[in-house]
Amino acid sequence: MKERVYLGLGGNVGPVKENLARAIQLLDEHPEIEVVGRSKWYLSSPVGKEDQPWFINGVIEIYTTLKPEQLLKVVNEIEQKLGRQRRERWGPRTVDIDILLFGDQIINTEDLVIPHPRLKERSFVLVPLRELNSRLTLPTGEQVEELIEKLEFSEQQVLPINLKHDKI
Ligand SMILES: Nc1ncnc2c1ncn2[C@@H]1O[C@H](COP(=O)(O)OP(=O)(O)OP(=O)(O)O)[C@@H](O)[C@H]1O
Ligand SMILES: Nc1nc2c(c(=O)[nH]1)N=C(CO)CN2
Repeated sequence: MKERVYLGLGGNVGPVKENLARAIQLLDEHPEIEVVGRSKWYLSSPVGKEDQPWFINGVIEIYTTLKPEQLLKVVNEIEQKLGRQRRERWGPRTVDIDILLFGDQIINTEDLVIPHPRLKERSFVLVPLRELNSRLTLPTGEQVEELIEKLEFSEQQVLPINLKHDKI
């Protein structure tokens, strides 16, 4: 069965935009993955561990016939290929790819939690998700729009990158 999946992409080390673009290309080249939508890139203030550079984040929408665990393996392989080393939790990274939503599935295994466990508190994920689908509802019934409103007073900054003036 073909499922609609949202993936969160981010990075703050090295040539980030080139690496993120390459990650999308590698995903799209996979025979069981079709990239059908992508958000703008956003500059976002670091969450979790604040003494590190700002991130570039975005979300893509794919169709896939892979099972969730198979997709996780593909995603991890692409991260490795693009030079991600083991590093501290929430610290700097070359390319991070998170499985945010996998159709309407709710998964809670040791290796995989979907919806992504920190999705609801991360503006850098919710804002590009809303850009792709402003009426998006999580399998738990919460609307992305409402979740963004709840974060209104958080310190997180998420700024769309203007491609015309963009020197990043
Ligand atoms: N929905 C998910 N998407 C991606 N990885 C997940 C997911 N749920 C659980 N994981 C597990 O998380 C592990 C890696 O986490 P990772 O090192 O990317 O965490 P992190 O990027 O430091 O933090 P965060 O998960 O908050 O972005 C993966 O090997 C995978 O088994
Ligand atoms: N703004 C922002 N902050 C983060 C990010 C990220 O992608 N963007 N990823 C992290 C890894 O878990 C930790 N903090």
